[in-house]
Amino acid sequence: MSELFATTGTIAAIATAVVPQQGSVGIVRVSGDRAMSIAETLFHTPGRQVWQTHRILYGYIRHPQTQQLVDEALLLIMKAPRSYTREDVVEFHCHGGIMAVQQVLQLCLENGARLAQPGEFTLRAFLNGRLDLTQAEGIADLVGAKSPQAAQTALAGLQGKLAHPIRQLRANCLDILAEIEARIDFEEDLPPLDDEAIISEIEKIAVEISRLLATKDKGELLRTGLKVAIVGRPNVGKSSLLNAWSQSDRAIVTDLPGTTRDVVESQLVVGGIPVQVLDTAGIRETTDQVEKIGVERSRRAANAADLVLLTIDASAGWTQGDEEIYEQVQHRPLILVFNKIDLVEENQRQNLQSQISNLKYQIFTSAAQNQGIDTLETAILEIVKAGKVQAADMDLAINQRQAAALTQAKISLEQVRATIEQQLPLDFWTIDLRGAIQALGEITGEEVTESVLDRIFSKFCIGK
Ligand SMILES: Nc1nc2c(c(=O)[nH]1)N(C=O)[C@@H](CNc1ccc(C(=O)N[C@@H](CCC(=O)O)C(=O)O)cc1)CN2
Ligand SMILES: Nc1nc2c(ncn2[C@@H]2O[C@H](COP(=O)(O)OP(=O)(O)OP(=O)(O)O)[C@@H](O)[C@H]2O)c(=O)[nH]1
Ligand SMILES: [Mg+2]
Repeated sequence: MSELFATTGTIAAIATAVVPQQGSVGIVRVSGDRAMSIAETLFHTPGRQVWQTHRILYGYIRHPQTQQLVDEALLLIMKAPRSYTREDVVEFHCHGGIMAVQQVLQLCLENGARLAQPGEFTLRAFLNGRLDLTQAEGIADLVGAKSPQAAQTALAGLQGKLAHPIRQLRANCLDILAEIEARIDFEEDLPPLDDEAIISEIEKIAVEISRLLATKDKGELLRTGLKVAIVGRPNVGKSSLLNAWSQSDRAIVTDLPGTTRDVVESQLVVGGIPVQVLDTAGIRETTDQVEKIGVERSRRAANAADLVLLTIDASAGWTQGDEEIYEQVQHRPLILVFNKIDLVEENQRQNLQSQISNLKYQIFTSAAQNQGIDTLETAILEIVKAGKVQAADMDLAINQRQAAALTQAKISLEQVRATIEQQLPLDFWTIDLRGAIQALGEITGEEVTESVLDRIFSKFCIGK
């Protein structure tokens, strides 16, 4: 293991959020050989209480030298191996805010623990066999989930719904390998290999791998979500649209063109997909210093977004200004949003839409009257589904790392098949088969390098 992940020693960290004023309870978690002795040094129970595993004790945390009171708290004891890390774990459940937990953490560090690295508790859970890598990744996804559906998918990973099929596929490959190797070692005593049967087994495995690979786009969409930028001329109602959509008054709305100067963000969920919506400054030629910078930021937001909502004032019709912005964003995934439709007669709407007849997604909204938001969401889902989410009807979804390894496994299996068909010696069959076994083992962590572990666990937050 690397320096970063020295697996010995007792580690401590604040396990709850450390945002000031947030959370009514704060937890300091300690794992390792010295966890119990640290608890005994710092924690004092009034009256007789039993220091037993999976018990909560009530008491006081005191400075061991001065006996100064630090907090009134609860202590949770989980003795090895019945804990998250499979080591001795104690948790101080303190009053929330940051002062109590920071002082208690400091006392733990002064009395035998060192500060945990990000993800180090979960790394220990992995190294001690409590979790495999897909489950550890599921935990990181769960903590970072921005929609209930994303959380559900993460939980599926945490429950081993991905680990299970991967292990099965690897076991199948190992069976085939054993058959081949037996023929290499004891050729004369065994009936000859059934090439056809082996090829068909390999094909079955490859089909299952493809099925798992098909969940990658859905996984990406759930994990990272979509970034949607609302752009358009000043005063067309971009900020009003953001407010109507997020049912808030997040962005300032006035009847003055040039109201929004900076990019305003709002986090929404559309059809289970986390969507970050960016309201931007109206794009126009301007000599105003501040507005100029805002307009530049709008352009950048449009280029960085997965999807652009080009908003048009329907009551003003398609103007030269709209045309110029359209030219800048037309290469991006795009929806035209004709806003202020409440100001337009029914029979005028067709004319609006026909201005850019080759664009499929053109919708009408009235941000002022809260109309058309559902049509907008339907269009967004259609666009991302058409391009991305396949009909993979499972609640599990793989990530990029897992997809890369599955793809490698599939390539290796295709090579095995080619080798068999070319009637090459048995030794050649096993080389590529071992490649597939290695790739599948990397997914769950049965075969894994230190750099992969570093990459996975350094993405966790401290205390996880
Ligand atoms: N206070 C607190 N809440 C928490 C956690 C925690 O560590 N502390 N968790 C962590 O992030 C999650 C819960 N996960 C956990 C998973 C396993 C064990 C555990 O002790 N498992 C033992 C004992 C099981 C048993 O008694 O049957 C084991 O599996 O051997 C604890 C928490 C979410 N909530
Ligand atoms: N009638 C009507 N008025 C609207 C609608 N949407 C916005 N408005 C009005 O249009 C004006 C401009 O709205 P904003 O949301 O500030 O427009 P914006 O596109 O964000 O403007 P900038 O930030 O200056 O680029 C305000 O007076 C809104 O009340 C709508 O759907 N119908
Ligand atoms: Mg605005």
